[in-house]
Amino acid sequence: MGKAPAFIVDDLQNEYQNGFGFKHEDCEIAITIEDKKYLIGGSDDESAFSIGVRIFDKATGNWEIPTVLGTKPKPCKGHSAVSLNDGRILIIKKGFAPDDCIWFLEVDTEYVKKQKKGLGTEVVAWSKGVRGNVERPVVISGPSGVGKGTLISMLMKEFPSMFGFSVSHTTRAPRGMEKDGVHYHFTERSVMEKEIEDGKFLEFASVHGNLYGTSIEAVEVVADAGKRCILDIDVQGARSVRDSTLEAIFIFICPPSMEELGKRLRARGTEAEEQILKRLENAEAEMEQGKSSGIFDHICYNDKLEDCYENLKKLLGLDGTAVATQKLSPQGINLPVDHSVSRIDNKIIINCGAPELEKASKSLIVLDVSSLKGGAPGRTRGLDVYAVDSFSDGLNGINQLS
Ligand SMILES: Nc1nc2c(ncn2[C@@H]2O[C@H](COP(=O)(O)OP(=O)(O)O)[C@@H](O)[C@H]2O)c(=O)[nH]1
Ligand SMILES: Nc1ncnc2c1ncn2[C@@H]1O[C@H](COP(=O)(O)OP(=O)(O)O)[C@@H](O)[C@H]1O
Repeated sequence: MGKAPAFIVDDLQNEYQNGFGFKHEDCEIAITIEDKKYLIGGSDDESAFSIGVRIFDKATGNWEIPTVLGTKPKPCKGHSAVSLNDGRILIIKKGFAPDDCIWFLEVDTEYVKKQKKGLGTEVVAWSKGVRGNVERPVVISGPSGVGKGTLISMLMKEFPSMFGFSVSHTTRAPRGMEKDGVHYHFTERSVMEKEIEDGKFLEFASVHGNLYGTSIEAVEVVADAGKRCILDIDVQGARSVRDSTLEAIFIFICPPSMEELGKRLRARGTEAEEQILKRLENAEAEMEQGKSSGIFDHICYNDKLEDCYENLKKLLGLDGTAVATQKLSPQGINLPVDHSVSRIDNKIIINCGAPELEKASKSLIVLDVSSLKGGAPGRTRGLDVYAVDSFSDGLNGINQLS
């Protein structure tokens, strides 16, 4: 149980209708979900408000200061909040950049439930809302030397604007041609362990004696650029991603034989014999896991490189339709500083006009949250945003709750 926060307890008596909260600059917002009241807001200094979170448990009468996960929104001068009835609270920041005004505070999603169980504390998690969708990321696993890197390079070369590579962190030393920030983020173990502890990684694993991991940011920057993300990770990492909110397609690459795998590793000439033997030893277990764990959607044999590449392209829907399936880069959301918020089912109605302008056309922005994807600890995608003419679209009967 946390300490009671310093704010006017009277606020708690105010019921906000239908899970809505909207207040002006010097107040926190209270959102009630079942027997919990989430107080969102709070002042850090005079010019801006950090968006802190406190929870009042009505059943026990106790205050909780939750563990806050995910990347927090920057302080702002006020915000509106709407409960989405799915364990998420939508937060609309006022007076902020178009691409940084929609956030989700997850209070009871699957991810948050899992974290609560693991940490044994009350947990909430932030996730930034992003307009539009990107294609499912592609996870590629397989034993060292099977040809993952070669196949990924071929894809990136043939479809440079379609795919982006998730640059992992690793504690292993760079090989001759490898560049920091391009092939890997080469990192000190202590630094990486601290970042893992801070929740910055989607997954991590110890592989061949080194630490490897995919940061949440590594995947999200690729998606932000409107590209389909490719992850080259080991089987343990693939399992963690399977359990995460990232809806990926999982492909396991097999060698034609263990002898051939050894030949490829030795011909690559990047590892000392001791490392090669370790990789071959680990390959046995990886092959077993890859084939029988149920993690992978597809298994590809990399015997003849060209055949395997063609097969991979087919699995990814790239057999001649590549240009047609390319998606536009998701755009930011242009919301004005002054607005009020209401809701009809899965549509959040943002009234952008001053009262005297309310009759003007295009004064409403609709935020459609019916197809949200992803979420904490990464971004929440799938937001659809459009302006409507409040009269011609028959929305003039909206009940303004805030
Ligand atoms: N779990 C996890 N595995 C990774 C990550 N990055 C690379 N790996 C895996 O680590 C293993 C070793 O990679 P690397 O040192 O580049 O050697 P290579 O596979 O022989 O090219 C491979 O199985 C990679 O798929 C990561 O971010 N997470
Ligand atoms: N189908 C293949 N036949 C022969 N050699 C291959 C094939 N695929 C990849 N290679 C070679 O095998 C070596 C290991 O490939 P690489 O892509 O680095 O594997 P991984 O990333 O899985 O460790 C490289 O020298 C590469 O050129």
